[in-house]
Amino acid sequence: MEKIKISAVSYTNTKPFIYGIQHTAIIDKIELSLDIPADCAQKTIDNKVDIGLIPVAATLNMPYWNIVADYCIGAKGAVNSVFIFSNCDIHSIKRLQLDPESRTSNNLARVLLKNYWKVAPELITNDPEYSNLSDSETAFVQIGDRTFGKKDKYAYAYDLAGEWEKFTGLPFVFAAWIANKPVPQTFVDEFNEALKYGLQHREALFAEIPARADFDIHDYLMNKIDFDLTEEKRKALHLFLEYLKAL
Ligand SMILES: C=C(O[C@@H]1C=C(C(=O)O)C=C[C@H]1O)C(=O)O
Repeated sequence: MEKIKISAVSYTNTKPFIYGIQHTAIIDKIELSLDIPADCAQKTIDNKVDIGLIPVAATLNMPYWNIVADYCIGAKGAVNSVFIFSNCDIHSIKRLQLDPESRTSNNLARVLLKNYWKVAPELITNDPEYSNLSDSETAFVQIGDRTFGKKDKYAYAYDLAGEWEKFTGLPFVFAAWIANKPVPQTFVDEFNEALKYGLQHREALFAEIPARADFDIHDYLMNKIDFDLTEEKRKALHLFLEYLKAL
């Protein structure tokens, strides 16, 4: 059988899934690449892979997409790795630099700015000065491991999953395992088992991840990232896509 090509996120948040894939027999049926989220999305859209752990916002650019797993990168309240970092209050921001590695969180920022905070700063894509806040009215979106330890370095750090929960009362889905073509159910079942195995063995995984003084990786992977794609998260996902379409 030809191997199923999969692109997964290269950040710490995905390590439990990778552990499960690498420690179960499914590894022999998969060709796995690890990419930044924007590239996971592009590879899945361009049919370079069959399944991607892709930012959910990218589904708006896909003629066919199908969620193939019961697990995701999500959060119930604060996630601790998706922020708007700023030196001023959100209502005073004039310019917002978007994160070139993100697709969902840039759009979550846009949804919240318009509908929750009701402000309209200029949005800047691919700013050469990205993440260097040289003036007090520019802020930036940032996701993933690059945010670790930064929360206390700025006057304001808005946790976007926390803000989404304040706005809607719902959890949030950042990325889901999405196929660009029908995938055999036997593979889907085995894939789900592999992901579950990884989640169940998070304690073993921690022995492989170097600890950091400025960030609690154990708390992050046990309590902040919420991996179950529940009915409530699916509801939140569809609500988010509706807000996105209306922007
Ligand atoms: C919680 C996170 O979720 C992510 C955010 C994504 C995005 O903004 O497009 C995509 C994949 C996830 O890795 C994170 O990266 O910190």
